[in-house]
Amino acid sequence: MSVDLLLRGGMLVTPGGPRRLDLRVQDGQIVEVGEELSAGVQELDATGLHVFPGVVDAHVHLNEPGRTDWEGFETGTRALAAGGATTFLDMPLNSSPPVLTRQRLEEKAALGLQKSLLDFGLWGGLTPLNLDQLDELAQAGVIGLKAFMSHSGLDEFPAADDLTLYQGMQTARRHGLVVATHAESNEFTRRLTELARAEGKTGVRDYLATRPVITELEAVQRALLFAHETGAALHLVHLSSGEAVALAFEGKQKGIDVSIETCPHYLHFTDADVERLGAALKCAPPLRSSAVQGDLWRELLAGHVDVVGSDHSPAPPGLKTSKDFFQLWGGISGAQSTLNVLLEDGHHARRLPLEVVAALSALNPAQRFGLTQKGRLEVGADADFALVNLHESFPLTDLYDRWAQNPYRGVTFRGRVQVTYLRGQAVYQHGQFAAPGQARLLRPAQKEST
Ligand SMILES: NC(=O)NC(NC(N)=O)C(=O)[O-]
Ligand SMILES: [Zn+2]
Ligand SMILES: [Zn+2]
Repeated sequence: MSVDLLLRGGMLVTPGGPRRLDLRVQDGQIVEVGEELSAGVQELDATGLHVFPGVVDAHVHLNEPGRTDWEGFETGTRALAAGGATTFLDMPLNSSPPVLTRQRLEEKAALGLQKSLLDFGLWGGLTPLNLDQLDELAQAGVIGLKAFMSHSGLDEFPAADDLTLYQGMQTARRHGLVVATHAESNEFTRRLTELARAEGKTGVRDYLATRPVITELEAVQRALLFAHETGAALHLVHLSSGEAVALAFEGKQKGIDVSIETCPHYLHFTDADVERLGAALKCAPPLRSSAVQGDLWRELLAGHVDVVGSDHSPAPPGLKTSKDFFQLWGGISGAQSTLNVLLEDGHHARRLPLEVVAALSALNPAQRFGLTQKGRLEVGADADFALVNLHESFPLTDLYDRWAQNPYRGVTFRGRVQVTYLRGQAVYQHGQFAAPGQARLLRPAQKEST
């Protein structure tokens, strides 16, 4: 138990902007925020540093149990903590069997409580296989329900056809749960892939051409329609194009309950980087041209994006090695670098205000998923924060995720995370980690069901 820790002299990143404020922590919670607070039993000098709310990463794949060799709670949460994260929401795949029932949820939760360094929530799957399990999953405390609108890559987690998605949204709505969609059209991606394979195509550009922006737009439009009709809350994960964000934002303005996520890789890398780096940057939806990336940045800077989640999804080298780009497993290792990308490419390069960095990485996801204790540096909230030296420039070389392959390796960023605190305890400090065993399982705060 932490007793009375005083964080002194830091620049707190508050919703109104950075302010020089001290912060007092008792028993893991923030109990006082103000100027020149009286001494604490322990003091932590944050002079010259920025204090960000701990990152709440709404989109990670830690794959435990079943594919822990791809990525697991131990290494995955080290990477997250080193990047300033204190909370994450884990996807129902690629753990195996995937989280489609209460039992699978409970098994994964038990493993996480044992091995995770950080607090976490668990997504449950929404597939044609488990429509009859959704009520139980909701009661068991899933953070939301996740559906794929195209093939997930795993037959054990089939894509949601239209009726499945529609009915899943009706159930989610009854429980006040958010439905997240991987929005790419199954029709488009499957047919374009079949055609490319029939012609013997194997290259990077060939793969990129099988998932053009229209495939994302079509699926986003359909997901918005279903959310509109059912009244369900929709979370569009990993939107890769400015056009898709604009379409979703239009829906939001019409009253659809939708939140919009993009990922650091769409903001930092382009299709040219996929040609340069290969397997490390294969993902779906794929990386886009610099023109499309420019549109995405414009949408983000206009305030149309709610959440930046890492979609951290590594795989072992054997699955990431092939001359045929189509054969490679998709997924990018990015658990550690969300804040780095938002600070370098957003704040330093494009004047994205620091409070917007904090909103995209912490406050907005916490609010969207009912994590009332998370995402803000205010009295009553959990004392989850990262101390960042905003102007320190460094090549990202000390990476803590499962595999060496990481597209951010060696990239120079400004804004180094020095320490990360979870509920008043240091979980990461200058390359050192606390022992796991303190993590909590988070459930969404109950909303009114109507
Ligand atoms: N099975 C996965 O890990 N999928 C993920 N992979 C990507 N994005 O390439 C995802 O979020 O769709
Ligand atoms: Zn996805
Ligand atoms: Zn994902």
